[in-house]
Amino acid sequence: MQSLPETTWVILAGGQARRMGGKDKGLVTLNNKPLIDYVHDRLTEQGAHVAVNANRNQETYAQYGQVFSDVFEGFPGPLGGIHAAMAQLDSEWFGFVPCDCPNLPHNLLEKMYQSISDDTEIVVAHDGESVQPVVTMYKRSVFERLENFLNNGDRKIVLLYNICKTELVDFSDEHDAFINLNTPAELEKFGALS
Ligand SMILES: Nc1nc2c(ncn2[C@@H]2O[C@H](COP(=O)(O)OP(=O)(O)OP(=O)(O)O)[C@@H](O)[C@H]2O)c(=O)[nH]1
Repeated sequence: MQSLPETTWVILAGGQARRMGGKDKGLVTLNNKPLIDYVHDRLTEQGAHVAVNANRNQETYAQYGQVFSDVFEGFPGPLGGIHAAMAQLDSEWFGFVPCDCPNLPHNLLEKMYQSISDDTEIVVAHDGESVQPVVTMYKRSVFERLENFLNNGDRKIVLLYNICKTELVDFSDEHDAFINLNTPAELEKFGALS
């Protein structure tokens, strides 16, 4: 890639957080700070332009960037937020991170951007054991295939990699960076350690 791609980084906060008792996970506090603050800080320290995908509490989320909700109905999972961004925001590339992942790599953007070549359409982090499908970048050109994919009832993100030119980015040296907090117990344990 010759120059940095024009990218909007979206914090995905649109889920139902059933394992967190249905609370709005981005606004749940970790050591007295909303979870989304950790993610927002980690992105902005790397120079990211940030937007937020949320389906409730939009006024509260507005302090972190432009807020937009899903347009695909019925809570289709994280792909709903990815689809919503591409449907509503004007950007050549989109980056996505979940709101419940407070320890993201300090060099996330640099490493993701470095892996982009001319024909790349999706970039996805790999922690050495598995792909992290919600720590990812999508090129605008993927939108139509993504919409067809959702319309066909497909929800498994990794299947999208078969139809889009996808690069995996190796973060195996930063395995703990992708810890995500889904339950009150996980939140409490992580809070006590950090
Ligand atoms: N826009 C949007 N984002 C979603 C949806 N479901 C999950 N996400 C986001 O995708 C990421 C991973 O979500 P999960 O932790 O698997 O789901 P969750 O709804 O947050 O939590 P659970 O209900 O406990 O599974 C989080 O950043 C969620 O906010 C959805 O239907 N729409």
